Amino acid sequence: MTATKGLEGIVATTSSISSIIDGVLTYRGINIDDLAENASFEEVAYLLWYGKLPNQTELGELLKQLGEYAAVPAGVLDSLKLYPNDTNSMAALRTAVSSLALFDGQANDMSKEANIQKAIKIQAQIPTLIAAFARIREGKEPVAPKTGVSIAYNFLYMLNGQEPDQVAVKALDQALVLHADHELNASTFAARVTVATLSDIYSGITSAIGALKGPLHGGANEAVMVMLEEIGSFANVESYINEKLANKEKIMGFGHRVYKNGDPRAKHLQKMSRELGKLTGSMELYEMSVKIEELVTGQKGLKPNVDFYSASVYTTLGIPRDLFTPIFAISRASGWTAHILEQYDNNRLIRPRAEYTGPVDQKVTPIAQR
Ligand SMILES: CC(=O)SCCNC(=O)CCNC(=O)[C@H](O)C(C)(C)COP(=O)(O)OP(=O)(O)OC[C@H]1O[C@@H](n2cnc3c(N)ncnc32)[C@H](O)[C@@H]1OP(=O)(O)O
Ligand SMILES: O=C([O-])CC(=O)C(=O)O
Repeated sequence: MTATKGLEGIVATTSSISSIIDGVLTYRGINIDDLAENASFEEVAYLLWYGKLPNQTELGELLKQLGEYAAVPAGVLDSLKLYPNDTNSMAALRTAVSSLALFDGQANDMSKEANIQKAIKIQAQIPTLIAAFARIREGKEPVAPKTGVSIAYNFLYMLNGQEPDQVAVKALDQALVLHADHELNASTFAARVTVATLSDIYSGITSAIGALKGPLHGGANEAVMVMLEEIGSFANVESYINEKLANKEKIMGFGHRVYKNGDPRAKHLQKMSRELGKLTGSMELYEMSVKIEELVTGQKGLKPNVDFYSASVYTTLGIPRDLFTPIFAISRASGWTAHILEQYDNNRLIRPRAEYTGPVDQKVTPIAQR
C-alpha cells in the first residue's frame, strides 16, 4: 500500500455536477464562461441542485422559497450576540450554521424532499448569518432580509442597511456564479465524507466551512488582500514579490492543484476588477494585482486562481477583508448541498486506507520504566 500525498490525481467518486476537463470548467455540462455572462446565481444554484436550468416559473418559485427561508431563527441570531467581538468570521459562520440545525425540526429527516428543502434553507440563511455577524460585532442591529430580491442584492442590503448599487449587485452575482461549484475540491470532499456516514446535511456543511476556511483553499482570497495591504502601493510590488519568491514563500492566489495552465474563472474576476476600478476611479489595487501576476507568472510559471482578483473586486465593492471567505461560502453552499444530495442518492461510506510508517513490534513498557 503506497500513499499518494494529498490524494493528488486520485479519482475518489463519480459526479455529474461539475467537471474540469482539459482546463475547462462546466456546471452540468455548461461552460463557466457561458454561465458567467448569461445566468444569475439563483439559476446556477437551481442548475446544480436539479440538473437543468430553471424556466421562469421554476426560478420564480425558487426565489420565493429563498426569500421565505432567509430569516434565521431568533435563537441563532441571539447566539451571534454572544460571540466575542474579535471572533474569526469563518469560525463564526461555522458555529452559526451548525447551530441552525438545532432550530430546524427537519434537521434529522433524511427523506429526499426534506434534504432538498434544507439545501435551499441553508443557501438562504448563510448570507443572513454573515451580514448579521458583521453588523453585530460593530454594535449595530441586524437588518432583516427582503423577499423577492436576489441573494447578491439581499446580502449587500443586509450588510450595509441600505439599497445596494446595481453595479455592485451585478458584480457580486457574477462572483457567486463563478464560485458555485468546483468538482472535488477540499471543502466539497469534506462535506461528502461527512454525509457518507449518513450524518445530516448541517454536519456536512459545517465540515465544509471548516475546510474552506484554510488559506490553501477559500481563505486565500483574504490572504491575497493581506498581501496587497502589506505591499501598500504599486511602487513596492516588485521588491516585495521578488523577496517572497527568493525566500521560497508562497504567493497567495496563485497555483492550483488541478489547473496548471490557468484557472478559467480568474479572467472574469480580473475583468471585473478592472471595470470596478475604472468606475470608482481607483485603479491601484487592479494595477498592483496585474503587476504581481506578471512577476509570479514570469518567474514561477504560476497563474492566478479564482481567489486572486476576488480580493480587489470585493475591496472595491467596500466589503471588509474578513468577509471574503464567508462570501465564497455563500456561493459554494450551492455546490456543497448539490454534492451532498448526490452523495445521499448513491451512498457508500468513504473510508480510504493509510500507509503505515510508524514503528513495528513495540511492547508496553511498564509505566515506572518509561
Ligand atoms: C479556491 C481555491 O482553493 S484555489 C487555491 C487557493 N490557494 C492559494 O491560492 C494558496 C497558494 N497556492 C498554493 O498553496 C498551491 O498552489 C495549492 C495549495 C493551491 C495547490 O498546490 P499543490 O498542487 O498541492 O502544489 P504544492 O503546494 O505541492 O506546490 C508545488 C510547487 O509549486 C510551488 N507553489 C505552488 N503554489 C505556489 C504559490 N502560490 N506561490 C509560490 N510557489 C507555489 C510550491 O512551493 C511547490 O514548489 P517546490 O516543488 O519547489 O516545493
Ligand atoms: O478545486 C480546488 O481544489 C480549489 C478551487 O479552485 C475551488 O474550490 O474552487
